[in-house]
Amino acid sequence: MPLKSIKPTNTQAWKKLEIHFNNAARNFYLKELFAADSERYNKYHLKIGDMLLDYSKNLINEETLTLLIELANNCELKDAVEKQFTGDKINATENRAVLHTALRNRSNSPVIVEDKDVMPDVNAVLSQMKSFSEKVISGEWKGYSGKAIKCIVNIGIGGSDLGPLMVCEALKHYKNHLEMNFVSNVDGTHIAETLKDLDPETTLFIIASKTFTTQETMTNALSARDWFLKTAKDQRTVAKHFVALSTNKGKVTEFGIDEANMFTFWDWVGGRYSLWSAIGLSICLSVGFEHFEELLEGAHEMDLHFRNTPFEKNAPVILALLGIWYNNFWEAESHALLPYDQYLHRFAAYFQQGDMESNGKSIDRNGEKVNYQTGPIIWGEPGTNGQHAFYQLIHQGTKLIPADFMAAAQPLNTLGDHHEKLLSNFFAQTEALAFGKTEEQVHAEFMNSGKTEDEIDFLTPFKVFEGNRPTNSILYKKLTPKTLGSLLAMYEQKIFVQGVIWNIFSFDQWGVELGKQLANVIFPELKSTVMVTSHDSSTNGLINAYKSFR
Ligand SMILES: O=P(O)(O)OC[C@H]1O[C@](O)(CO)[C@@H](O)[C@@H]1O
Repeated sequence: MPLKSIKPTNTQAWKKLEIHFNNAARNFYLKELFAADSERYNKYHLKIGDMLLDYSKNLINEETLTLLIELANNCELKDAVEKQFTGDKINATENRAVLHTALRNRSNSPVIVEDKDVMPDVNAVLSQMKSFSEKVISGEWKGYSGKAIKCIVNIGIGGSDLGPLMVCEALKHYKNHLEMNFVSNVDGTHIAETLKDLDPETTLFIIASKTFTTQETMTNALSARDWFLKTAKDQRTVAKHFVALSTNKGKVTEFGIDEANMFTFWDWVGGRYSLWSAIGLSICLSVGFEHFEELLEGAHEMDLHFRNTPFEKNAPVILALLGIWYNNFWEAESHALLPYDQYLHRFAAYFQQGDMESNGKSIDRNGEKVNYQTGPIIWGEPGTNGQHAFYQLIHQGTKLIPADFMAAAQPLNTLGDHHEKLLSNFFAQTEALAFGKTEEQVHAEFMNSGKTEDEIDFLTPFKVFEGNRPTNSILYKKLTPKTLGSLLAMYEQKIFVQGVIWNIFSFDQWGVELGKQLANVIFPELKSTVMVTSHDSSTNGLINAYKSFR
């Protein structure tokens, strides 16, 4: 049974939330909420394994949370969660199940899709990944000239790039000697710059594409093969230097990749949820299969927490409901992801696809245009870099920007007092955002400054911080593969919950099609010298200007 269509704005809970917002919450002041309740932190934080989520610095009280949970119930979230885990075809516009959870189902309990348990196939590909990555890492796998592989180039885009790239960066501390490269952009610069210093004899290409038809990936794969064959000459050597991660066996063999070197996955794995599948091969190569397994383990633990924990104590549900609170009632337009962990420097970029490709939709599950806001704009950079770039706007701008701060308690690189300095910023920022600085505090700071009263009066308004900016803090013990797996699964499931409540389909991505279609029309036009007249005046003008510049 597909997911039911329930218009969230028609639910009792939504109406109550509107009243609660207008009558009470819009005047919530974090300073007062904390002053009124010394137990606020104790009430509003959760521990899941080695991870702590503090959501006390949000513009909520008990009534808000009760109503948000009522909203989840009104939207039949529990039923949707079960449907996700048990292989219902919840991706209705593509008639597919959504089972990235099966890829990390370490309990190995059967997961049935169309009367078939998918776990034996999942496990078979995992052992293929284990055996291949071990051979490459140990040097047993040789290139065509008998040398061991030194460099890996993952060619893919979107989910076939962002996930493995983000995880390889996040787990750099655990990496081995293999040099990892990721090529995604069809801009020739990307592959040209990557191949510049590589040796074809010791380079292994991973062509990662669920469909094996994506223009960017196929173009880069062909250029990589040409570059390789320029040295290797013999077509048969391709088998030792090119492997494919895909669901499309026909296209893989057509490209010239040996079926034995293909790592398969299935249509029930969405591109942006695929790092847990064969798409994770570059992760196995970079950090070893055991660490990849730990990543799966962490994600599985979060899946169990998500599936089995009451909503009041359920981290992905809480994060999702808070997001809905700001998006739909406070009219926040964006959400910032701010890791105080340099290893997570691609985290926000990864969840830009994860969140915005999933929930950037305006047609509901009934095929009707929504009249409420859906997915927010996701953005972010690692702290403390962001502090010296865009935090000014978060602190004193006119927009409400809910933000998630994340950090490790134990650093992976112990270097002087770097970590204490980093974490002092992590703690200070959410404190500053929540509680701000009053006029009185500013005045007190001017005491004995030597400034005149006029100067002080002039400067004061610029130095006041209103505060009341909501944040979540996620503090984990240490960035291990397992913790990373849990963190990623927590955000994935948050996105799922929001999609259920917004009554949209989170697992298709029709919005990326039109641009692709039009590019296919324009591509041949760029090859001819004839001026174009078939588009609107702007597009014609731009294409013709391009031709005249050439
Ligand atoms: O793995 P493929 O099929 O090359 O697709 C790459 C990406 O393209 C999209 O289909 C659209 O951007 C993504 O969902 C996907 O991750």
